[in-house]
Amino acid sequence: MERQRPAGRPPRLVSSLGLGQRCSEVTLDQERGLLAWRHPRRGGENYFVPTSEIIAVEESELNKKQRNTGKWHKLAKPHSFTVYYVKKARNHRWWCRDVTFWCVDENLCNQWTQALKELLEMQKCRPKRLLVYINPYGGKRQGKRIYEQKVAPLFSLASISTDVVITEHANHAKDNLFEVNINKYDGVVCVGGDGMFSEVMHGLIGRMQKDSGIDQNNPKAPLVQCNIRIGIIPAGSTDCVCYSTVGISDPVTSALHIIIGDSQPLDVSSVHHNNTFLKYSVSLLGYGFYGDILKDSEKKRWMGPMRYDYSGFKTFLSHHYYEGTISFQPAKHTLGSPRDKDSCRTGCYICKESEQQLAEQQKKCGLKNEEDEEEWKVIKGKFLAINAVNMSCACPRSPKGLSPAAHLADGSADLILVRKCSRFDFLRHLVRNTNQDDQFDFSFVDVYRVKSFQFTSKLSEDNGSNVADIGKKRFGQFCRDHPACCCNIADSTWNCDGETLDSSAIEVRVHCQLMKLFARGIEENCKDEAAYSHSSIEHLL
Ligand SMILES: Nc1ncnc2c1ncn2[C@@H]1O[C@H](COP(=O)(O)OP(=O)(O)OP(=O)(O)O)[C@@H](O)[C@H]1O
Repeated sequence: MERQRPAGRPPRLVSSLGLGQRCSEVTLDQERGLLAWRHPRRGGENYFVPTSEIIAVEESELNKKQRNTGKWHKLAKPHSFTVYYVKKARNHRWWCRDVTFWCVDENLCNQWTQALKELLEMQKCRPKRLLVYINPYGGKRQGKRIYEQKVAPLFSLASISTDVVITEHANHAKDNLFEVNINKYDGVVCVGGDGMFSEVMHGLIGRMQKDSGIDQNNPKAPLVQCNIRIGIIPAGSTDCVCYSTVGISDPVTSALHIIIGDSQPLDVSSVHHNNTFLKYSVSLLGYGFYGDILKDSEKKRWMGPMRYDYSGFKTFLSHHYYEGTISFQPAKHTLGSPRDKDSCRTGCYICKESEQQLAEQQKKCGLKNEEDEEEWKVIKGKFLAINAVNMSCACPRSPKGLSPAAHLADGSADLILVRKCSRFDFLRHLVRNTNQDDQFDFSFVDVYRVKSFQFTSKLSEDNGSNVADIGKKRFGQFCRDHPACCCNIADSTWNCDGETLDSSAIEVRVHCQLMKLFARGIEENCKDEAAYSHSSIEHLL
């Protein structure tokens, strides 16, 4: 974040200002970008706020009560200003808090507001104009209310102007993004769930490729990075992308990340079939278990968010496995591994290093197109689930996610293969996705970090033949003779970030840091922050 000192301004502003009915020493260290004060009550507790986390500064009116009490009432009319700032609470939740300082000297008051406003002006990463899409039917149909009551007032406080589109049908936002004058905006915000985010992402990435003349149907085309950031205001039944990139699904927290102009690059996987573009994915590509849940739950949309529990239970009981071949290229450029104990956190060095490594590798390979000649591993088998995740896929039910050590921006996906096993063992694996135990520590689970992969089901391998006939011929008799057999003569469906894909044979490639979000990844826990705050303030005062 840019933090240059305004020309001619002192590096430190230290004044004794009124806070409530008492006096507090307030310091603005412009070089370090830190506002600090000591609370006159609460045991003289120190407060500090990085100027990058100040939302707004306003000249303010003191209320009568404040003016008529304490020693200040004897003095001339006091002048005051209010600072709105980010207050970090537990579990990655952010609040907007404010503090009002006052003094009798009008010049001093002006000096403070001017200095703070100039510092805010210099935060060039902050958006000034946003395009907002609201899905009024997402989740519990609260998108519009959430935006109007919780988000719009914060945007207006931060002087952000908005153009708001309330979507009228599916793909409204996506189609609109191909038409609007996108250069007018510093970012696009979607209010809804993962489906709505996916729609906006497809619109933006698609628009970028179209404007640059890139053919999305070519699976090997180097895609153009999308520099317009997307902000997610969670208001859906599943808000996994928001949870995995911010650490919480909370509209106010997300709005504050947008206002202060956070930026988090994100890997995106492109999915193709026979040189035809199908979809992009940023979270989960799941075949077998998660594909079957989605397919079943789509028929029960009337049940609302509960449909996922119902279909999950039903799919678990059906215990279907699918035969197929998966081939993949290991991601050798990244330093991490899916079995690492450390997770991807704000400013992750593995993501930074991996991006550099990948860029160097691509430079070296250059036009030789050596990527194709790189090693491919091939695995044939019977799978209950094949999951490829570009991020941890954490959510409130699975706080560490399907792959806890997956990185947001290292140019790789974690490929998790759950082979045929008993129902009981599969249940043990699923339960470990929700607790602290290692979900990969089973003989029937393999996990690989990959940069591309392909999958063909046993049925679709038999090209040109009638798939249903082959299925019947190959498995029908056996299944009739053995009713307990759970092999499925039909294909499963791919679940691509909550949407079904039309083809089971797919080709997937990870594009490193193809897009950016208004987020900063998940921060280290608050205990560490508190310690940091304390030492910083001691140093400063
Ligand atoms: N006005 C609209 N009417 C109908 N569908 C819409 C509308 N606007 C957006 N959509 C579609 O609704 C889908 C689901 O939206 P969203 O992700 O916001 O809600 P959700 O309840 O979390 O979704 P899901 O039901 O997939 O879990 C998106 O794929 C989006 O394309």
